[in-house]
Amino acid sequence: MTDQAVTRIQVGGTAGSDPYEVLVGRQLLGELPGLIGDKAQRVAVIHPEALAETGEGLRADLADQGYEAVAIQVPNAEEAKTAEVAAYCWKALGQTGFTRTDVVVGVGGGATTDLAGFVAATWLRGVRWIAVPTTVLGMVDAAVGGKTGINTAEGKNLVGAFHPPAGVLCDLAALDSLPVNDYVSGMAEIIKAGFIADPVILDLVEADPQGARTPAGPHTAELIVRSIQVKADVVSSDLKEAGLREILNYGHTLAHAIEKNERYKWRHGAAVSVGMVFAAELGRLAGRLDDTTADRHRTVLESVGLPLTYRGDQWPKLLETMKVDKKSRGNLLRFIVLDGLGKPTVLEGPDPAVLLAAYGEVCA
Ligand SMILES: NC(=O)c1ccc[n+]([C@@H]2O[C@H](COP(=O)([O-])OP(=O)(O)OC[C@H]3O[C@@H](n4cnc5c(N)ncnc54)[C@H](O)[C@@H]3O)[C@@H](O)[C@H]2O)c1
Ligand SMILES: O=C(O)C(=O)C[C@@H](O)[C@H](O)[C@H](O)COP(=O)(O)O
Ligand SMILES: [Zn+2]
Repeated sequence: MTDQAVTRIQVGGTAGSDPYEVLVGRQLLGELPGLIGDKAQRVAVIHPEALAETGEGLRADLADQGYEAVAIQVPNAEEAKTAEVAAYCWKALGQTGFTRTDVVVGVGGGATTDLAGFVAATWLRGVRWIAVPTTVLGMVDAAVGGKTGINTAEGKNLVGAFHPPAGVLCDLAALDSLPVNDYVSGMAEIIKAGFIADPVILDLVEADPQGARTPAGPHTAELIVRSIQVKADVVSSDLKEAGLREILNYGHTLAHAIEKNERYKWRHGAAVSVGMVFAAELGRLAGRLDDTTADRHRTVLESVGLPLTYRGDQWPKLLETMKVDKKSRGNLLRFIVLDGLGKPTVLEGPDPAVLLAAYGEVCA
């Protein structure tokens, strides 16, 4: 992709949701006023501490263009996904006199866009919002598809709303300042997209695992665009997770339990990496997944530096947390597993002994 090239991926437009575009390229902020539209008078730019300059710069640009623009700074990472921080944002919107025609812009990683989208979903029962993801994970997953939310003491993303953005601007230049561990965390969701739907992604990562750890890698733009396309295809046909969308949760049942257990100090992608190895083992033990594909999880995830194991003594606590996973139905635990490469399916109510055996395969 040249600096001028912009890839546009359409999302939604079916199943009753408004269509929107995800743009991938460079210097995309000129697109923002068009997305904000001419009905808005006020714009709130929600950004994390790490992007204080970016957030303030954006606010100043929007003010120059005639909007009453406010910047709302929130904590970095998961510390922003709390009821207290959401309430702080609501207060700022209230004090700005934010109305139903005004617009929220979320600039940052997945934690920031999850929060910003949630604030937009709940303010006056829903105002327009635009996502400007600045991490790999935000671009390929969090900013696309309209799942917004915050955590509670009981678990990850337990409060939220489906509220799709009006547009998503993925400026690849933002990735240059991203710490390597946050960059690699996003690779877990890219690899997830490879296993559930687009194996070319896995081939590209395997062809140059070191390159896959950096924005300067030879396949960066293609990996990002392919992963967004996977997500766009799924959420366009099942926005509210009535069925198909559950495949995007591959590896997440255990991952969210690990994140909670670690008080959200583990990166989401690191937990998803362990969660996918667990899901692969579950698929193998359930007689669904072939050895080659199951083993490939470990090799490809490890090749980019993602973890494969977790603490062996934590199973009872993790199992308890997994019971409130959003895929659970009553007392029935449900997992996404693979029937083969690119063939995700649901495994309902696995035998507890099989679950424990699968966990045994990811114990440190
Ligand atoms: N809504 C969804 O569909 C969805 C999908 C996947 C993940 N998520 C959520 O996304 C979150 C993880 O997102 P993430 O991996 O982007 O992490 P993050 O948002 O926590 O960002 C990681 C860190 O990088 C900082 N940062 C962001 N952009 C930067 C940049 N360009 N340069 C320097 N620092 C930067 C952040 O302030 C933070 O400290 C989790 O809460 C996860 O649950 C949501
Ligand atoms: O978009 C989805 O659907 C996903 O499941 C994508 C996941 O990568 C993401 O982490 C999502 O936030 C998890 O959602 P949850 O419903 O399990 O909280
Ligand atoms: Zn995820």
